[in-house]
Amino acid sequence: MLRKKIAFLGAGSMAESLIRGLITEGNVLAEEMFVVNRSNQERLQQLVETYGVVPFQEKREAVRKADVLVIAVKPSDVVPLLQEIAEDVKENQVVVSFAAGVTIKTIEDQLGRNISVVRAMPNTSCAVLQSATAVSFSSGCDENAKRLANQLLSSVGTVSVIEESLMDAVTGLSGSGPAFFYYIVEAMQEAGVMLGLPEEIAKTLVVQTIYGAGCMLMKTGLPPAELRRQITSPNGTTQAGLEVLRTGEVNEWMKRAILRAAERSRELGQES
Ligand SMILES: NC(=O)C1=CN([C@@H]2O[C@H](COP(=O)(O)OP(=O)(O)OC[C@H]3O[C@@H](n4cnc5c(N)ncnc54)[C@H](O)[C@@H]3O)[C@@H](O)[C@H]2O)C=CC1
Ligand SMILES: O=C(O)[C@@H]1CCC=N1
Repeated sequence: MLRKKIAFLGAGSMAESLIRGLITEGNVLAEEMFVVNRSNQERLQQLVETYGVVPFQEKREAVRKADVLVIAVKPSDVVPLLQEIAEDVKENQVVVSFAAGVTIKTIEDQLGRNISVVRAMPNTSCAVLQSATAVSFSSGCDENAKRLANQLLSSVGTVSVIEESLMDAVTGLSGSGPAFFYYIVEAMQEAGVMLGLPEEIAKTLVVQTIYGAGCMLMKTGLPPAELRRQITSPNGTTQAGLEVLRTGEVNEWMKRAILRAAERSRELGQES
């Protein structure tokens, strides 16, 4: 049990994913998680009823009472938010920002003191303790702050420490990544229905297939190309399907999607 108070500044999808994961894992008490949103009281109430977290109308009060501040607002809302709370942030607190593109320097410039800042890029799989998270630390980040951020985030998935210059790449790859898989899953389910399968059966088959493929990658440690080869009988069904994917340059387009997402992360940082 961490016994640290965490203020979630911004109570959207990413905050909820982490809250759900932390509650499931049981290493942070619901009553030590504070939630703050801009205006939507219904949203706060929903989080209170679902998870038992504590709503705050006055965000500066939540900030003053917390050990860890999780910045979970949209990138363009980060600077205005920090301007509102800067006076209340203390040097013994840890600021963990999830905001895509927003640099440690931007955050430090707003806080104006030697605060421990952790820039993190998780994904929504936090909710099921399976996030692939990357973190970078500010130069002034002390060892306790690093340990605390690591304990918090590693309880909901893996944590890789990276140079901040790679954070936009991570954002495109594993921050946005689940959405790219979901997009493929949607297409596969639609194909199942087109082939006459009942929707529910198509869903079960596709979800178990992607889950099984993920487990194979994890548990065998084999490269994806080798796992693919094991399925591809000469002149069989898989080969026929893969030829269509190659003709459509799906490999190339997936790379382009990730490169564009990474570029967008950089743009969001410049716009913030
Ligand atoms: N959704 C995702 O999969 C991931 C999101 N992120 C990052 O996490 C951050 C949050 O993303 P989402 O949860 O998807 O956004 P969201 O739009 O679902 O939630 C943001 C929330 O912040 C609130 N907010 C805005 N300004 C505020 C303020 N001044 N004070 C208090 N609350 C305020 C809004 O009312 C909204 O509920 C973004 O910066 C995003 O780049 C990072 C990794 C993954
Ligand atoms: O789409 C976005 O901007 C955020 C960042 C990573 C995932 N979602």
